[in-house]
Amino acid sequence: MIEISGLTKTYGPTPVLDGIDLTVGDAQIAAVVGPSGAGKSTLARCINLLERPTSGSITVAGQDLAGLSGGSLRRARRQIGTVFQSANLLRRLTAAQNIALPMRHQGLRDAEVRSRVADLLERVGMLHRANHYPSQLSGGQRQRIGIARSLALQPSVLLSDEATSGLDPDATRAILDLLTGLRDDLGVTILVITHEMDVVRGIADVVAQLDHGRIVEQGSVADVVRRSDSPLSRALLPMPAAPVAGDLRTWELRYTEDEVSPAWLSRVSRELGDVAVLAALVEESGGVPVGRLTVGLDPLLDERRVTQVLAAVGLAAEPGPARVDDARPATAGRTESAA
Ligand SMILES: Nc1ncnc2c1ncn2[C@@H]1O[C@H](COP(=O)(O)OP(=O)(O)OP(=O)(O)O)[C@@H](O)[C@H]1O
Repeated sequence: MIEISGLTKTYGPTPVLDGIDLTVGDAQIAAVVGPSGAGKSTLARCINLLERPTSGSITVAGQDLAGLSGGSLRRARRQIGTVFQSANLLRRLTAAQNIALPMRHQGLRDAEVRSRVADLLERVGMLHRANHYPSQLSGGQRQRIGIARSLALQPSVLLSDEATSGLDPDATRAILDLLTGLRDDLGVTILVITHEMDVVRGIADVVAQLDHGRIVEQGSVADVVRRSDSPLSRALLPMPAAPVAGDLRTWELRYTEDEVSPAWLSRVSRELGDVAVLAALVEESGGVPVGRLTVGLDPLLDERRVTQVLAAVGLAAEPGPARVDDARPATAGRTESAA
C-alpha cells in the first residue's frame, strides 16, 4: 500500500509538487496522468526515494519513508521496484545476469540467486532468452527483463515510469498483462506513470490527474468514466466524432450498460421528439462498458427538461459544442451499441 499525504517538493522557489494526497491500496494499480511538466516523474522519484520530499509523508507498507536514513532507508528502498522508459540494462551482462545483479549486491547465495532468476525469467516469459545480451533483445523484451530485475528483491510496490512508451501495441500488451499478473498473482501494488490513456483504460484500478503539481481529479477508473462532466473522463473515453453545424442542437450522452434503460430511444423520442443519433461507441474501462453517443435534438427544447428526461433513462447528458449539419432522425435500429 502507498499512502501519500500533503506531499510537496520544491526546487528553488517553485513547487513542482504541491500538497499531493494519494492512496493506492494493496494489490491495486494506480495510474498517474498529466501533461508534460506536471510533476509525474518527480512524484515517482519521491516515492522511490531518489528525491527527498520538501514536506509531507509517504508511507509504503506501513513505513513512513520521509524520516528514514542509513540502513533503514536502504531496507525501505528494497520494498520499491522501479521500471523506467528505458530498461537501462548493462550491455555486457546477459539477461539472466542483469536480473541477478541486485541479488548479488544483496549478497544472496548462488543457489538462491539461480532459482529466483529462473522464476523471474519464467514470469516475464523470457526463459528462452536468459543468455541473450541486451543488444540481442527487442525493446519490449528488454523492458520485460527490466521488470524482472526490478522484482529481484521481491518489492511490495512497483513504480512504472512510462514503461510502455515507444513500444508497439503487442509489446505494450505483453507488459500490461505482466503488470496485471503481478497485481493479481503476487499482490504487488503498482503505480504507473503514463501519458497513454489506453494504458489507463487497460489496467488501472484508480487514476489521478496531475496538473501543475496538484491532483486536479482522481477516483476509481469505474467511477471516473461514469462522470459526464469530467475532463479526465473525456480524456479516457473521448466522444466519438460527429458532424457539426446545422439546425439541430447536439447533446453528448454517456451511459454504463448497467444503468441505461434498454428502451431508452423510444422513451426519449416520446418525450422530446425526434432523436438523431450522429455517432455511437462502446468501450470498456475499469471493467465497465461505457457507451458514448452524440445525438441531435430540437434546438428549442428546454435544457433542463432534456437533461431530466435523459437522466430518467440512465443517460448522463451535456450540451454538445456545436450544431448539427444535415442530420436525419434515427430509428432505434441505428443505436445497436446502446440498446
Ligand atoms: N532536478 C530538478 N531541478 C529543477 N527543476 C526540476 C527538476 N526536476 C524536475 N524539475 C521541474 O519540475 C517540473 C516537473 O517535472 P517532471 O519531470 O516531474 O514532469 P513530468 O510530468 O514527469 O513531465 P514529462 O511528462 O515531460 O516527463 C518541470 O517543470 C521540471 O522542469
